Amino acid sequence: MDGYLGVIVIVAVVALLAAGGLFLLFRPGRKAPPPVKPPETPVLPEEKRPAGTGAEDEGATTTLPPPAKPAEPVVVEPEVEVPPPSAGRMVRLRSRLARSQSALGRGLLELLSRDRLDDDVWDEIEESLITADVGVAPTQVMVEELRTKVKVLGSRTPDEVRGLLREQLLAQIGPGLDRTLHVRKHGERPAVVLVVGVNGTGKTTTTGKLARSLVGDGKRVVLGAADTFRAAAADQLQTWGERVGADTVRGPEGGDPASVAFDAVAKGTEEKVDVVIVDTAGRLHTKTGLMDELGKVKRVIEKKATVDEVLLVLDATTGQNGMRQAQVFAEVVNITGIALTKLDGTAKGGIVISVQRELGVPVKLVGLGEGPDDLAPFDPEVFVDAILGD
Ligand SMILES: Nc1nc2c(ncn2[C@@H]2O[C@H](COP(=O)(O)OP(=O)(O)OP(=O)(O)O)[C@@H](O)[C@H]2O)c(=O)[nH]1
Repeated sequence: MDGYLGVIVIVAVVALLAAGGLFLLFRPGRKAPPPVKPPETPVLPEEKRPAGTGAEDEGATTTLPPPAKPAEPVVVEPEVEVPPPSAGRMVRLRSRLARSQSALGRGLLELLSRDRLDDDVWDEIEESLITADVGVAPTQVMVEELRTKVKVLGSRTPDEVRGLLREQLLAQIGPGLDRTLHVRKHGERPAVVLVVGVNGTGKTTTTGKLARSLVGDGKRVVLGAADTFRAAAADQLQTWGERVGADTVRGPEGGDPASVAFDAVAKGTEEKVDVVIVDTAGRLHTKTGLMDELGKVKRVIEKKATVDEVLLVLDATTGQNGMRQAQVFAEVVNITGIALTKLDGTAKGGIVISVQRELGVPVKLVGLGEGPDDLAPFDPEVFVDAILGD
């Protein structure tokens, strides 16, 4: 009996404990367990974040790495050259002139130094000057002046003869002519240089060399390839420009040159460069055709800017033939200066005198070689000294 009682007591105690436990577990007001925290968004290091994962992406739960992009082709920028300034170039290139022109100087000095200066000698002097393309009228003026001065002098030392000839040559070249290249900006607007001339005279190379020389003088330049007749001319010009960091505006082959010129001036104005140089086509098909073409180019440019220089490129080696072509250009457009190319390749330096006389404008630039920096502002004294030697 005692055994039964013990079991009953144990069962009652266990039941009481179980009831107490259940009460504690489900009593009213018990706090809910804390919410399970979601795992934190993995933070990518800055350089690994895909583009656009900034503040606008906050709240995103995952950040996937960007899909691998195809590798961009590497564009190699051409190296930009720093050309030398234009000042003093003719002195540097003097030896080229001396090589091509000194025969003329030596011949004249020898003739003028003779003891007896009879008519035959004067005829020879005249012939030397005409052969050197000085032109008939300037030659006659020079010979007359020399005859008078020699008479006054009587006997002549070599220095005196040299002095006389130097004075006469310089007088014919015109040391006082304004040879400044007008490339000064007009406020915000660039200066505009129009380059005209027959193809083959070195027009495109001269345009490229001029751009280099202006960049060498610290100016910013835009080129206009308005010679749309010859696609190679535009390529050539662009290459010249790229070498010195000047942009080239070009149009479709056979396109309207005036439209290219207009776009070049518009770009130059927009980019506030100093000078826009426009290379034109020089087709001498008919005079009216040329006049229409160059006239239109000029008119169109003048809607946006002023044409400050019209440079005529003339090949010094073509003599009288080149001069006739030059005259046609002078008749259709108002030329302001001459760029005389290939002066290193001819003994006929007298063309400087005759071309100025025939066209009534000064030689402003001379080409003295094929090198990129072989275009120089023309300096009459250096020229005459190169002819006469030291
Ligand atoms: N020796 C020398 N060569 C020059 C000079 N100016 C240009 N040349 C060269 O003459 C060559 C022929 O030039 P051009 O046939 O006139 O060709 P371009 O320069 O494209 O001229 P365009 O046909 O008028 O556009 C080129 O190799 C030039 O380098 C110069 O002053 N001296």
